[in-house]
Amino acid sequence: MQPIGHAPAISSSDSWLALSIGNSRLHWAQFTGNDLQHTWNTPHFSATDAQQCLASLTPNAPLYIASVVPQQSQLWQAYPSAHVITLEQVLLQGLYPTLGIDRALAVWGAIDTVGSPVLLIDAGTALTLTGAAGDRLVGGAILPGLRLQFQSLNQATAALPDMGTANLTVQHPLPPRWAANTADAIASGILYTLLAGLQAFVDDWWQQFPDSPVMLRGGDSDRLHSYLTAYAPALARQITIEPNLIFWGMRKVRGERLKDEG
Ligand SMILES: Nc1ncnc2c1ncn2[C@@H]1O[C@H](COP(=O)(O)OP(=O)(O)O)[C@@H](O)[C@H]1O
Ligand SMILES: CC(C)(COP(=O)(O)O)[C@@H](O)C(=O)NCCC(=O)O
Ligand SMILES: [K+]
Repeated sequence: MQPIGHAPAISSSDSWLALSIGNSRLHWAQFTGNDLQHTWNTPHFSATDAQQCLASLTPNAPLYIASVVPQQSQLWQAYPSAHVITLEQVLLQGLYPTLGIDRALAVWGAIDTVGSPVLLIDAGTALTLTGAAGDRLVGGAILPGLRLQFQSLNQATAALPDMGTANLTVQHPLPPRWAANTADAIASGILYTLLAGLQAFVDDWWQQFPDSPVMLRGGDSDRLHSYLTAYAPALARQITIEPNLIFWGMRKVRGERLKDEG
């Protein structure tokens, strides 16, 4: 087991850790003050592994946690300097109570990076769109993520294979739309529908907010961006990949908290 991934020893008194808990895995970052030093991902932890990990952390180094998986966050809350981020700490208007904290933080981080309005596409376990204008959430959408779409066909049918997404390479990013074998037919159905859907969402966003930046994050960002480049190159050029948006949101939460503490 990797203890806590590749976390370097925390030396500075201004060091802190950010942990974003997604449905597929854990996303970690180490900061010194406002400077991001290092990021890495790990699988979800068992209770025993998490305890071992916590014991290895420098005492009192703050651990900021943003989680959409309650069972996993419970494991890390045992750490005395854990600080679990809630929606109240995201200073945006119009957040609804069940909104995912990952979406709220990432869109807040996106505003911090490119301003507002902004549309965020998060290509993770679930694929989400989250739009904000001014300091207000406009709204968004949730659909199964890329890997989940392939997995669900395999799980709910007798004859469809588990293709994962590994065999969909960047060199040959899109299958023929009118496919003549099962693997291509699945890839065609999922990819052309997803790409057309994303294009429709972004076009609608631009009707409301012309020239708004569009940001992309999540484990499938690179793959999705390469598909988009093949499908709609002009659109792809206007979408910026920024893997660290949740961490920028967490950094803002920490900043506000330090301000409050004076
Ligand atoms: N090592 C990996 N483990 C899990 N998913 C991965 C990995 N590398 C890429 N992915 C892709 O990332 C997606 C999950 O995105 P990610 O942002 O890591 O998830 P979450 O934040 O929801 O836990 C999956 O659809 C999968 O295709
Ligand atoms: C939509 C999500 C499952 C995405 O999770 P992820 O893919 O990042 O693991 C998560 O943001 C969530 O549980 N949201 C709650 C519902 C909502 O945002 O409206
Ligand atoms: K997501």
